[in-house]
Amino acid sequence: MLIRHAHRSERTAELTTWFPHDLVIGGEARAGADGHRFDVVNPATGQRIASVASASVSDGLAAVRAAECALPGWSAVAPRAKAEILRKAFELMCERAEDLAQLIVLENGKSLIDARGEVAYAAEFFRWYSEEAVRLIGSVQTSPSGQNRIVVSHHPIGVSVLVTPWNFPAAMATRKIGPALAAGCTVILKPASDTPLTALAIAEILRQAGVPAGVVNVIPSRSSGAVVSAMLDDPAVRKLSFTGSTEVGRTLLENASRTVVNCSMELGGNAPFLVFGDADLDSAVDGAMIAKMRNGGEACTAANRFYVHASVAEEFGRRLAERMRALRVGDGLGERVELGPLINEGARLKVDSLVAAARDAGASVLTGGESHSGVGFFYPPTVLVDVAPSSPILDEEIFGPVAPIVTFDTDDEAVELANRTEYGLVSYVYTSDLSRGLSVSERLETGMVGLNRGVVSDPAAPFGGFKQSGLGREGGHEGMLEFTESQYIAVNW
Ligand SMILES: O=CCCC(=O)O
Repeated sequence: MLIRHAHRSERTAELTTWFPHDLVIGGEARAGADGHRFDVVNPATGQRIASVASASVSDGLAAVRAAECALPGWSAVAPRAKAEILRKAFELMCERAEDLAQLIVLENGKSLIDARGEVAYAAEFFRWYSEEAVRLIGSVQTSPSGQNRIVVSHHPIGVSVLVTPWNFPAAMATRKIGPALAAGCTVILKPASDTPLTALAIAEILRQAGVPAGVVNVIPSRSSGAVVSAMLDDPAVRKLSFTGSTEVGRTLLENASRTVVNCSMELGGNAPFLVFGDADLDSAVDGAMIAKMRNGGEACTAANRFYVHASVAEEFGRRLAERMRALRVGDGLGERVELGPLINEGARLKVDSLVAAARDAGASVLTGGESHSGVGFFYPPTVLVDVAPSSPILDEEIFGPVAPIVTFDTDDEAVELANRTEYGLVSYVYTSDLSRGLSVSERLETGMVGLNRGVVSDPAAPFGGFKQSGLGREGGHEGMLEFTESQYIAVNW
């Protein structure tokens, strides 16, 4: 059921009031020590949709205490019992999928098509980690001297602080909560202040699924920096898992260094999308639309720079511009809308200034290129060609619906251009020669490669980057090991 004007406010209330709008600490909904609250706003209409409690430093520390108290009990729960709770959470998310998707659209602005995709992706993390919870497998080996055995086992790392972004308010939360709970850890989730409602809704689903009080604590806050920093200074906290910008990641790593907290960091990206002269152009354009436009371009995996062989660049640009021009832009809850607004005015100004700088340096616009004025933080789908190599749009994460195209002549040049960045999250490669595709992929300095494929995100795969795109991996078996410490016992056999 889409929200129509006549009953928009009733439907908004239905979507936003089945879970608390307060802090969730130790299984209780709390207003917060200093009573501060903040508004959550719909990016398409600018209207307030809810008011949420804002955690202070003392609330953050109370959440750490709650997680610390719950840790011995949760880590002792049998793997099968943990698995069943996570499985139940997956089922409840599936049952409420449409409500969750519309809630995401309300607070994030993305199209309902993207939001439905996100809910399915998010729920899969609970299913995957329900299956992993019973597979925390260690090892036994004979030492090289032959004199003893080396027995290795994995233990829950302990209280974990999870800091999540606004672009995937459900999936980035479940991608961290799923493996943490499967490994036996307790958590404090600090969702982005633009999108706290989805996190609170997921906490309610976890409660209904049987997660005991104190195992999952949620503290939305407008004082994120101070609250997270104080939690990291608390000796009970042993893990930080962060998804967000490289800039904020650097600050958190400095904070975490004070107590040597183990960190998993999923940071910024600047994904190159390489199209070789032998690529199937239909499939390259389909892949480009996904790699660029999934989540409206607001994804760390979004293709940021298109490097296209000179022999096919004109045709590729023409076809991509045609597809981008045809996208239906509007309120994410609108009928058949494919692209919603950006998250806020700051995001729109950033995209606008990157495009303006590229144009000033000589780029031509095939479609889009001008910011909409008026209500909602909309930016049109845009394709730029003849982008000068020095343009900031090729260095910075655009986080919006803009595709800058640059041409190349040789494979070596394509690889060199692709690797010319401090980031190393993901690359996309299109070629019909598998051997070329694999050898180019291996030369790309990124943690993930989409080879003839415009999406790499998969709960079963290790997601993460090289260079300044982060540390550690999320998803797959690796994602659960991030929430463990391994212990080795040298045994005289
Ligand atoms: O934006 C970061 C995460 C994107 C994804 O998991 O596909």
